[in-house]
Formats: sequence, C-alpha cells, structure tokens
Amino acid sequence: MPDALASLSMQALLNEILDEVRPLIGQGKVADYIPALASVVPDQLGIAVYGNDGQVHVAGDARTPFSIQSISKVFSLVQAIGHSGESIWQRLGHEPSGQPFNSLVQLEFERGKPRNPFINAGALVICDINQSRYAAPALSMRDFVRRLSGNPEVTVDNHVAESEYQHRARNAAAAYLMQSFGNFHNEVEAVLRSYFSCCALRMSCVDLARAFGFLANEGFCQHSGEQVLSPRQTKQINAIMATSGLYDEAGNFAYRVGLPGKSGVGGGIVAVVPGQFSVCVWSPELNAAGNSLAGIKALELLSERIGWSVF
Ligand SMILES: NC(=O)CC[C@H](N)C(=O)O
Repeated sequence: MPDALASLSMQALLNEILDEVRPLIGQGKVADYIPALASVVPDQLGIAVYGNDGQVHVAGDARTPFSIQSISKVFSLVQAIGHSGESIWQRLGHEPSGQPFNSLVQLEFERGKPRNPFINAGALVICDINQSRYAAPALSMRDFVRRLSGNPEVTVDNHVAESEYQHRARNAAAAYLMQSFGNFHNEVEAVLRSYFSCCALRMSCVDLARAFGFLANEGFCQHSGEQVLSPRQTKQINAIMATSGLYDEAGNFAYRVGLPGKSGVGGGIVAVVPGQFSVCVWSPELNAAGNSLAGIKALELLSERIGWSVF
C-alpha cells in the first residue's frame, strides 16, 4: 500500500509542477539557428520520472518525441568510454568551460583540446574517436539508444540532421581548428555527419528517462540487462554532467537543482538522482544560455519538493 500511495503522490506532484511552470511558456525562445528546429510547437511541456524500481511516472507531453540535440553528447561519451576508457582524456578535458556551447575562443587558446565532452568541440572529438571505432557510427548510436531506452522505434530525424549539416559553419570551424592542432583523425565532414545524426535523434521524455536509468543505477540498465559502465565510470559521468552539463549555466543549475544534468537545444533536460531516479523534462523554449527555461524551473521545483540533491 505505501508503494501505491507513493505512486499516487508522485503523479500528483508532477501534474502540480507542470501547472506551476506552464505560465513561463512565452518567456523563452525556440532555437532557430537550426531552421528545422524553429518550427517546433513552442507550448509543449512534458516530464517523465523513471525509478530504479522500474516504475515510470509521467505528466503532460511526456510521450511526444523531440530532437534530443546535446543530450546525445552523454550517449556519445558513454560509447567512447566503453571502448576506449581513460585514454580519451588525452584528447579532451573534463573541466567546465564557463563558455557557451558553441564557443571557439577557448579552443584556440588551449591548442585544440576542448575543455569537456559536453560542449560542441568536445563532442566532436568524441565523435571522431567513435568514428575510428565503428564502421557505421550513426547506426551504432541509434542501436545503442534503442537498447538503453528499451524503445526499438527510436529514429534519427533526417530532416533535422540535414538542416544542421547545411548550417554547420560553426561546428565545422571547431572541427577544422582541432584538425589544425592534430586533434582530429578522421575526415571532418564525415564526423560532422555522424555528430548531427546523434543530435537529430528523436526521443520522448519517457525514452530519455529510461535511457538515463543506468546512470542512477551504478551503470546497470535494467531493461536491457546490460552493465553499460562500471559503478566508478558511472560516478565520473555524473560528475561531468554536474560540472558541465548545462554549459555556462552549469553553476546556476547546480545551485537551483543540485543534480547532474544534461540539456539540449531541442528543449529537453535530463537529470539523475544517483541510486534512485532519472528524470527528463521537455519544453522547447530556451533561455539565453540555450537551456529550457520552463524545464529548469520544473526540475528546481521537483528537487526542492522531494528533497533531491547530490549536495
Ligand atoms: N546545445 C545543443 O544542443 C547544440 C547541439 C546542436 N546540434 C549544435 O551543434 O549546435
């Protein structure tokens, strides 16, 4: 009975939180630097919580797929750590950048070695590492997230991927700059294609909450039965999410929410409560740092009301 009661109250809480943040819709701005993302309906709002007990609680548009964008940077990093382990850190750092996600300034100063895997330059290096490993990197990624989410229907939105490729100037600049420093091993255009295909995966809040479950569960994905990472590697990924998951707003997110998290310009944010839950919230309108405005507020209310925090 207490479990049923707990379920009911989690459900009520999620509904209440969405009602509270809904008035914020209209204050942010949908990402339009990728034209195919500009047409998303801005007033969608959803949340899903996945517990280590296997239960999912949802509210709002939690089952509507959206463009996961930079949330894919976590999956790419997990793949790279899975096959190459600690050696990846010769190519990039795990320090916060304090810079916007697509900034180039630091990259020149730091001789083509990106600060961390969750800014674009860092994710491009990780995709370069994966490109050397897999014959079909985009397909390996798609299959990986299908297993992690338990949803065999997850697909790449080719229209978004193509739109990103057409407007690739900044990402291409970062990749060619790294190549000039000897920190890029594959053909830049091919790696850009792989990178955009990861960003253009379409997943719902439920898919993402389930796919991040292993990070709340010492690296074990219960629905696929896969030990994705060791418990120690899992802690390390969570630590990088906590320090760098929201770009130059990581400090504000730690202050307000207090959980490891990762955002994307599609308006999704995933957060992890180690040992307990993974959560995904989605609202497409972004703040100035490129993070979901209502999404951050929803996670702040949730962590405050349940007392979740790693600090
Ligand atoms: N912050 C993001 O979600 C950015 C991802 C986007 N695909 C880009 O490269 O610009």
